[in-house]
Amino acid sequence: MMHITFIGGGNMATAIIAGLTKARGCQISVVEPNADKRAQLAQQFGVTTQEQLPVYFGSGQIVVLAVKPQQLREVCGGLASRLDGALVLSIAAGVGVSALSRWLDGHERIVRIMPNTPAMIGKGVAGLYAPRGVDEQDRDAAQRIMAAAGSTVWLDEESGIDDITAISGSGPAYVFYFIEGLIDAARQMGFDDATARELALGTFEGAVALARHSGEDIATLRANVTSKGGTTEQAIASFDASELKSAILRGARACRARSVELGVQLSQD
Ligand SMILES: NC(=O)C1=CN([C@@H]2O[C@H](COP(=O)(O)OP(=O)(O)OC[C@H]3O[C@@H](n4cnc5c(N)ncnc54)[C@H](O)[C@@H]3O)[C@@H](O)[C@H]2O)C=CC1
Ligand SMILES: O=C(O)[C@@H]1CCC=N1
Repeated sequence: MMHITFIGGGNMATAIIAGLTKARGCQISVVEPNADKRAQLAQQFGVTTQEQLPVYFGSGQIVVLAVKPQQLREVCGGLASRLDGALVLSIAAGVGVSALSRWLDGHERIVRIMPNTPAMIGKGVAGLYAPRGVDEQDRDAAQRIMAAAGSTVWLDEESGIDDITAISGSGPAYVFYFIEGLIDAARQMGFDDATARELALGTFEGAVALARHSGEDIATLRANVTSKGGTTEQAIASFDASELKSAILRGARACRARSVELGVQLSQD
């Protein structure tokens, strides 16, 4: 039985808990100052909730740091004396193992995880990184927790967490942004809101499922829609004229840069 305590019961913790409650063999509690969120989590997932940190975490327990990066230092300060060697998993963007370890009074059983919100429905993608000193058993525990919520990728270098944040961590927002654009376009064509939403979501679902199912190169799938002298060609030419692909690359780079910057800013003494 894994005893897992989430510190922070916000959006991302909720998504991981939703995935985890479908897996067996976990006892989950959540430390969350907001009473409404505590009530919601208890009601939705049947987890134990607490307003304050428990007095003590034994070495058989797992603590997931799921507060905003800006709150981490204070939370670690309160946690340090209560950790009796428990495994700590941090899902926070930017903040590195060395800062976490320092804030936790030299604690070394730390794994960093960059999840994403589709974990909520078991379709998450998570990147994981553990420093060399973390043993197989702890890596396996982190792996099992995230595998309950989707797929996982282990990163050899800690900087890989910044990379994966820019792709899959923040990525769902990029996809929702494109969907919003397609819905707006559908509304402009005169479709009502519900139909516009259905057309956009159905198109995304169908396209992703087709890509998965066919295993074809994505460029080939796009070419299959794009008849010479036809309609799609005009849309793609317009996207190219707007340099949409390089805009996506610039966006991902800006995201990564912010992850690095957060780490530097927040770990300064
Ligand atoms: N939202 C996302 O898609 C992703 C978020 N993350 C990371 O997850 C972490 C949490 O992000 P979100 O869930 O989006 O934020 P959120 O604001 O929804 O959740 C943070 C929660 O922490 C609670 N909190 C504040 N102070 C606390 C304290 N002292 N002790 C316990 N709980 C406290 C807040 O009441 C709030 O419910 C961040 O570090 C973020 O970088 C990582 C990957 C994806
Ligand atoms: O926007 C953020 O800072 C968090 C980290 C990855 C996704 N959301």
